[in-house]
Amino acid sequence: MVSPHLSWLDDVRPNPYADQLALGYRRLRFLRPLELEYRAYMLRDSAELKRIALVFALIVWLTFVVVDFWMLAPPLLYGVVAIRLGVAALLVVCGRLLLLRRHTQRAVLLSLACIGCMGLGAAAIIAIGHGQNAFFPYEGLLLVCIAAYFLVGLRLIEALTTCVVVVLAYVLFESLAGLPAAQLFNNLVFLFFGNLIGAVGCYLLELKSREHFLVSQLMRVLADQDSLTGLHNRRSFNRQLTRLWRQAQREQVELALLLCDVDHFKAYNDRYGHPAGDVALQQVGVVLREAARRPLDMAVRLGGEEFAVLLYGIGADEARQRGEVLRQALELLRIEHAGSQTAPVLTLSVGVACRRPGEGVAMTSLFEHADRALYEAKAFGRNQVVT
Ligand SMILES: Nc1nc2c(ncn2[C@@H]2O[C@H](COP(=O)(O)OP(=O)(O)OP(=O)(O)O)[C@@H](O)[C@H]2O)c(=O)[nH]1
Repeated sequence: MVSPHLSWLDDVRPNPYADQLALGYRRLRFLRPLELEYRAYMLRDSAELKRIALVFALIVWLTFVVVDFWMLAPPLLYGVVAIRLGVAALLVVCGRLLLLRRHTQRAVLLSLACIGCMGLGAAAIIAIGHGQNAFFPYEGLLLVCIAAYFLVGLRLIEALTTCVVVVLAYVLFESLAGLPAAQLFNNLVFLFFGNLIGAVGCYLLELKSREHFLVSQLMRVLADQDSLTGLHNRRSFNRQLTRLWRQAQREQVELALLLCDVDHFKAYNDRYGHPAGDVALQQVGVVLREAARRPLDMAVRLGGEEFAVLLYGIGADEARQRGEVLRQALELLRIEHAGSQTAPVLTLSVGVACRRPGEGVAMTSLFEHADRALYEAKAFGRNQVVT
């Protein structure tokens, strides 16, 4: 059941983001296509964070050399410093790869490699250190775990798996180095609760991150959508038109615009009521969506009973035919309109314009021409297509 504070989602469903918000995601997993989208979004979103975290981790990691020199003596000290420098070198290599954009897809793998190596390196250093100095701090291991949970933008499952591997490696190294069982147990209790706090914090963070993803994507969709018909709205149309105009100019193809206006719609509202008018507009929306099925086409509700279809890479003749198909499709729905002076059913007037973007052809001319053609379609008696 949807909780009361999420009941507003019913107004915008079906929509994959709203559906998932209503369904919940406490197990930190979305339905399949959305899960992949979230991971791709997180990769982009945390790329900068990962780079900053890596530099920070490198600085902290190298600062601990001071502790090594302070608490250990040769020859063990040399082994410890060698491990520290080896891990630092790996962090530098991963950092270089993370800076290259083409490795963005491998960012999670690179982060896991960095955190894993730091954890294993720290576990080995602590075990070696305890061989010489029983007070050598093991808490550094917890710092690595905290970095895994909070610093590099890993998902809980990734951070948790890494930390479990690191702690198990620590137990193995300390056992091999002969740390007394009581001291190892004592350290493990502290590491366990430290990791528990980290894991719970990471869970809550991921929960919030997922909520933020769903809400922000939903807002983006709603901002571009007409709430009655689900078609693109005018804002989305303006943005897309500018983008497609440039693309058509680059690819040297034509753009066609079909401006559509429902005939005598005021009379329809007056006769059948506003709610019935809304349903009729939704039916017009379905017809228009069918007309704009290719990826670069778009069906728009400009406002009121005014619609538009933008068709990419289509010439004047085909655009006119598509307008005619559209007009007939609405007529064939046979939505009764007894108040119309044009036909006994709801009809559409369509103005068509076609332009090849280029030198001396302004984008506004496409709209102006279609608007003039629509005006003529209305003036010539409605329910027709004019080019
Ligand atoms: N039901 C409903 N009606 C709307 C909506 N938006 C605009 N309208 C109505 O659409 C009607 C448009 O009327 P007009 O602009 O006079 O155009 P028309 O009656 O279709 O006449 P022609 O376009 O000249 O054929 C107005 O009555 C508006 O109230 C809406 O969202 N729902």
